[in-house]
Amino acid sequence: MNVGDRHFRTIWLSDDGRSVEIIDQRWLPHEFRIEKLVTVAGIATAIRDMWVRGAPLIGVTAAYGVAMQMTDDASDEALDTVWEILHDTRPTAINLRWALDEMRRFLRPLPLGERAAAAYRRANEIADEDVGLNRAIGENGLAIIKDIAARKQPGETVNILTHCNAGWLATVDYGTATSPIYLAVEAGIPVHVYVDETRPRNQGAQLTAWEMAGHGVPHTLIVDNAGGHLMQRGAIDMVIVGTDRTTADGDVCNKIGTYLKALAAADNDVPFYVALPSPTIDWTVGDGLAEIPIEERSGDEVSLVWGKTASGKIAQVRVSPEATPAANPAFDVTPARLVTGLITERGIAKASREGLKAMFPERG
Ligand SMILES: CSC[C@@H](O)[C@@H](O)C(=O)COP(=O)(O)O
Repeated sequence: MNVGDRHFRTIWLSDDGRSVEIIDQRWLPHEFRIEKLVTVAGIATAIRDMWVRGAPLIGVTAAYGVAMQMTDDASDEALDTVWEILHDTRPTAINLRWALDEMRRFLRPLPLGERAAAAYRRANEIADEDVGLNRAIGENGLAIIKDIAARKQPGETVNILTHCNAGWLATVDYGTATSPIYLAVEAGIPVHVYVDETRPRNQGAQLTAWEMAGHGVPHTLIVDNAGGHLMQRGAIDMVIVGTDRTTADGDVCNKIGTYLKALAAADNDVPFYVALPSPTIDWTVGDGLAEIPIEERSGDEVSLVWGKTASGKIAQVRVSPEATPAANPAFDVTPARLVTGLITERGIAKASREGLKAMFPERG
């Protein structure tokens, strides 16, 4: 998507053909910084410390990490080691394991001397494929927005609530949950987005709001607890969120707080949609609550908040007593029964084993 009048993806291969450049998301919305990652250790740090984040982007970044490793040592042992190092960075988003498995599957049969070049080719392809998947999700989700708009008075706004950042910053381009929104704006449908701030790391306030502002999408930032209130008053027409892992039974794991939004949506008959590319489906898991590992991040992310001071410095402030411990589960699981539909690249699937199997028969 554009930043100013220049098009950016969130990650791209450097001119040296070996390192990668990323938009360093730690500084947004205050500063737009690009960082060069030149080692596997650097890639691991960027994923773990969330310079890049969002399930699809984590996967693509890891794919480039495997490629980097292949230029140093293309042996089977090195391939297994880099798989482990990168897999250990974040536990919940399945796209990470998907991309690492895909790179290993692709590289294993190749002679050692061909692996580095082939790995960069495949990593580039995975990045390009992500853009195509997200564009298709956008088109399928656009049909839902059009449908809601058609049931309103001409010119009346479609109000959409979203949680966390499932925007272009969480992918290579377009985003998942935001892709239908961008296409709706392009199609001239009046939309307005309620952006959950998404404590503790504020991906909504810092990233989704920045995206919306950058693309002229009418939006309003709300605290995480406001969604239920707005739904009770009929102010929300639909919820669209992303996901870090959706099970074969249709349970949806996403940023902490998503489950509460789904409960409020169900209680108020607000359709609750989840946008996801197929690499986000974990076909090996059925019961999300029992089987998905939930990342526990540092309590400091709850106690200390980043922002910009009046003097323009980016700084952290403490919001709780020094002595108060904080817990920080980063994701939760929304049971399939609360999900209206899964917006995939192939169409809208029912959030159920049957629904997903019908959409992806080859996985059945
Ligand atoms: C298209 S991204 C979908 C999810 O990855 C997104 O909603 C999310 O939960 C991101 O979590 P994060 O911890 O910021 O990586």
